[in-house]
Amino acid sequence: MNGIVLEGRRLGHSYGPTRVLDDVDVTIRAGEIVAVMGPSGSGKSTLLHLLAGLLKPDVGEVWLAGQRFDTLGERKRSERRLKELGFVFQFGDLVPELTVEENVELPLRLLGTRPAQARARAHEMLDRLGVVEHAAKRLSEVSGGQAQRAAVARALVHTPPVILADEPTGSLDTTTGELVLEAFVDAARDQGTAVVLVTHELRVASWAGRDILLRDGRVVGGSAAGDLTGASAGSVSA
Ligand SMILES: Nc1ncnc2c1ncn2[C@@H]1O[C@H](COP(=O)(O)OP(=O)(O)OP(=O)(O)O)[C@@H](O)[C@H]1O
Repeated sequence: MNGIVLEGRRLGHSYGPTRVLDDVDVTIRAGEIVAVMGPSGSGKSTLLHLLAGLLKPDVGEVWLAGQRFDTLGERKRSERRLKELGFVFQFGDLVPELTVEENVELPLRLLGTRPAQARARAHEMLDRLGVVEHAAKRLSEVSGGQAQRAAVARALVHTPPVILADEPTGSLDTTTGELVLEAFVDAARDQGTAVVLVTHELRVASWAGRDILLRDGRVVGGSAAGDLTGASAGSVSA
């Protein structure tokens, strides 16, 4: 349960001449929730995109489930991304032409789940996140916060071993934000899902077992490792 599922080793990345990440090491284990914190522009989203295989590091390596990930070709990387990762990105990558439920069931359909089963599972997740009554609406007909919860439902629907979430509660009030955080905690505890969560908010980070603090593209601190599958589970939901 507590093996390493995702690792960034000595990661470095530049946009043009500007170095935005430098010598960053991260190790993510099954069943833990890790908050990535730091000032605006410190490289949090870039780190998440590197770990997701959506950006290639200029320097360093990404390992997913014990296998090198960043050097795979686009097709292999997409396949592994679909099966092994769930995403919630800041600038939602849901498909606007599809309904909420079609968006949420998409990973399952791509993985070959039968339509009725995929729909039932999508509704289960939408219900958990308090948006099932909007399931049949097009994405363009729901609010930003409702779309964000649909994105969280889609990230969790196929129970991937790792979730990468960039400000997943950014458009939500405290109560709906807690529905999202509770869904992550449940996935970590019940399925051993690892959740890497970028956030500005201490209140949100307090749900994580530990945090990684970035400043100017470097890791400058972080709390001691914790994990939500063990004795610490009760203390993080306070
Ligand atoms: N596509 C890009 N091209 C050029 N520069 C970029 C690009 N994306 C990000 N940057 C720059 O890289 C730096 C790190 O950006 P990043 O989005 O990773 O920071 P962040 O910590 O997630 O910020 P925020 O909290 O504001 O979302 C910033 O200075 C940003 O302006």
